[in-house]
Amino acid sequence: MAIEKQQENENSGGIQVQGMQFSYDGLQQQQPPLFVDFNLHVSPGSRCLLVGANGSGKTTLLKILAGKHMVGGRDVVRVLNCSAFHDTQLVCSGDLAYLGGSWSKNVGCAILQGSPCRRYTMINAWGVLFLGCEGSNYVSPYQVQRQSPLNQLTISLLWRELLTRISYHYLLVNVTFEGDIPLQGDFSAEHMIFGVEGVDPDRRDKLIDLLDIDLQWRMHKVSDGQRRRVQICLGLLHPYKVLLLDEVTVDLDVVTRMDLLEFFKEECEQREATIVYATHIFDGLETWATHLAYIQEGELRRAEKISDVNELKSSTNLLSVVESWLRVEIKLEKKKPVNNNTSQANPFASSPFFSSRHMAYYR
Ligand SMILES: Nc1ncnc2c1ncn2[C@@H]1O[C@H](COP(=O)(O)OP(=O)(O)OP(=O)(O)O)[C@@H](O)[C@H]1O
Repeated sequence: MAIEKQQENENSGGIQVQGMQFSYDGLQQQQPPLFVDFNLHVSPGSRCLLVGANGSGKTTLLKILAGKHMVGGRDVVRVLNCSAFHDTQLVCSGDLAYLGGSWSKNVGCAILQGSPCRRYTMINAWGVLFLGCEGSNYVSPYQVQRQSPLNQLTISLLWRELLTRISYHYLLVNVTFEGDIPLQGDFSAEHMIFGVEGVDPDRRDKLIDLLDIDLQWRMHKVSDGQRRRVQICLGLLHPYKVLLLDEVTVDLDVVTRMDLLEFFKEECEQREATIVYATHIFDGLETWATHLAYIQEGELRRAEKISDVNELKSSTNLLSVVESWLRVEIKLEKKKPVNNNTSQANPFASSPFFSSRHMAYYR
C-alpha cells in the first residue's frame, strides 16, 4: 500500500488521502492538529487493518473517509474517485458505508431545499424534516433551529414507531451531529431489516442467516451482541464498494465474528470491495488482512502489505507485533519532557518512530 501521487491514483477507485490536515477545533487551532500532511492510499479490493493506540486517530480517520468531516478541498480525501465529503451520492447510493460503534441510524444524506449552501447544509438541532425519496437530494426543513455547514446527516429516529416504517418519504426524525440515540425499543428485528428499501432479498437472507438473526427479536430485550448483529446487518444490506468498519465485531461471539470476517473476504475477492477495519482485536486477522496501516498520534507510521511486514515473518502473531509497536510508543511517551526545555537532548532523534510532532517539544 504505497503512498502515491494523486495523478497516479486518479483511476484506482479505492481510497486516496493526499496532504490532509485536520483539527477538531477547526480554524481556531487552539490545539495542534490531529492530522498534518497525512497521506494514505488503499487499493480497490484491499482489506486494510487500521491499528494504533487509543486516541491515535483511527476513528477520526474513518469518519473523515466516510465524509463526516470536511477537510480541505475536493482533492484531499478521495473515495471511489469522488470527494468523500462533497460528493454526497457516495453515501446516498450505498457505495460508501460506515459502520461504527455508536447506535445511530444513518438514514441518508439530506440537502436543504432553498439553502444558499445547498450541498453542505446540516441541521444541528432537534428538527422535524420531510425527507424526499432516496437519491432525490431533497429535504425540506420544518422547525429547524440552527444550521451548520456539514454535508452528511447522521439521523437518529426520534420516535420508535418510526423504525417500523423506515421510508425516505415523510419521516419524522431527530437530526444531530452524532446521533447516538440507541436503536432499541419495543420493535422487532424484522421491522428494522425489512424496513430498508431497495435491498436485494437474496443478500438480505444471506446476511440474516450469516448473522444468525431471529427476526422476532424485540430490540429492547436483546443482548448487546444480538443488537450489534442487527446493526451490522442493516449496515451491510446495500452492496457497498467501500466499507469502513470501526471495531464493530467487539460484541460478537467467536463464530459470528469469524463468519462475518469470511463474508467480508468474499466481498473483497468477488466484488473488489475495499474495506478499512480499525480494531484492537487481532485474532484471525493475520490471514484475513491484505494490508496494515499503523497510526501513531495522527501520523501514518506504517502502511504496507501484510506480507511485507518484516516482524510478521519471524512471528505469525499480529497481536504481539502490534503490541511491540505500541510499547515503543509508550516508552517514548514517558520520556517526553513536560516543558519546552531546548537544552535537553532529543531522545526521539534516533528512534525509528521519531516524528515532527515529538520534535515540537524541543522547539
Ligand atoms: N469530538 C471530538 N472533539 C475533540 N477531540 C476529539 C473528538 N473526538 C476525538 N477527539 C480526539 O482526537 C484524538 C483521536 O481520537 P480517535 O477517537 O480518532 O482515536 P482512536 O484511535 O479511534 O482511539 P480508540 O482506539 O480509543 O478508539 C484523541 O486525542 C481524541 O481525544
